[in-house]
Amino acid sequence: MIEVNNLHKSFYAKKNTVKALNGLSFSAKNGEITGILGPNGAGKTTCLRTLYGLLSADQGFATIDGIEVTKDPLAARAKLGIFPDKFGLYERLTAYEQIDYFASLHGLQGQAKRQAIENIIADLEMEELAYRKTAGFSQGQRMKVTLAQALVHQPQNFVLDEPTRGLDVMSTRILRNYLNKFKAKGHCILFSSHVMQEVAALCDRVIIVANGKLAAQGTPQELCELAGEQQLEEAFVKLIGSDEGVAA
Ligand SMILES: Nc1ncnc2c1ncn2[C@@H]1O[C@H](COP(=O)(O)OP(=O)(O)OP(=O)(O)O)[C@@H](O)[C@H]1O
Repeated sequence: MIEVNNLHKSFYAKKNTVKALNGLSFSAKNGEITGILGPNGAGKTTCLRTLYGLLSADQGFATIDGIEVTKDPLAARAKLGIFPDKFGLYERLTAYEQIDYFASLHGLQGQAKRQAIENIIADLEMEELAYRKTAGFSQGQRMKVTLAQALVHQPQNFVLDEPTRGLDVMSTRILRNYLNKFKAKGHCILFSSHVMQEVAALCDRVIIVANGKLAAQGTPQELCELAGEQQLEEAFVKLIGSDEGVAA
C-alpha cells in the first residue's frame, strides 16, 4: 500500500517559483491499479519521484507499506518496484546481466538471485532476449527489460511513470496484461498518465491531480457520475476545470 500525505514541493528558479505539489494526499491499495491522471505539469512525476526518494518534499510525507520513505529509504525501496519515465539501459550488458545488476542492488545473492532472475525472465516470456546485449533493442524489448529489473526482487508495490509512452499496441497490451496479473496476486500498482483510454481501461481507482493537489478521486464510473458525464475524458475536463494539457 502506498500513501501520500499532504505533500508540498516547490522548485526555485532565478525569477520565479514553481509550486509543483500543493498539499497532495491520496492512497493506493493492494490488489488495485490506481492511476494518477493529470494534465501536463500537474505534479505527477514530482509526486512519483518523492515516492522513490529521489526528491524530498518541503512538507508532508509518503509511506510504502507503512514505511516512511525519508526515514527509512532502503526499507521503503525494498518494497517498491520502479518503472521510470525513461528506459535507461546499459547497452553493453545483456538483458540477463542488466536484470542481475538490479537484483544485486536489491541484495539478492547466489542461488536465490539466479532463481529470481529466471522466474522473471520466464514470467515475461523473454528467454530469447536474455543473452543479447540491449543495444539495438526495440522499445517493446526495452520495456520488458525495464519491467524485469523493476520486479526481480518481487516488491509488493509497483510504481510506473507514463508506462506506455512510445510503446506500440502489442507492447502496450503485454504491459497491461502483466499489470493485471500482478494486481490479481494482490500487489499495489500506481501509475501516472495523461492518456484517458489507458486509465479508463486499466484502473480500479483514479486520482485526478491538478495544480499539485487532489481535484477528485474514485472509480472511473464514480468520476463520471460526480461530473454528470458519460465519458471519463469529459468528466476529467469538468473536474479540473480546464482542458489545457489533456491528451485523449
Ligand atoms: N527539477 C525541476 N526544476 C524546476 N521545475 C520543475 C522541476 N521538476 C518539475 N518542475 C516543474 O514542476 C511542475 C510539475 O512538473 P511534473 O513533471 O511533476 O508534472 P507532470 O504532471 O508529471 O507533467 P507531464 O504530464 O508533462 O509529465 C511543472 O511546472 C514543472 O515544470
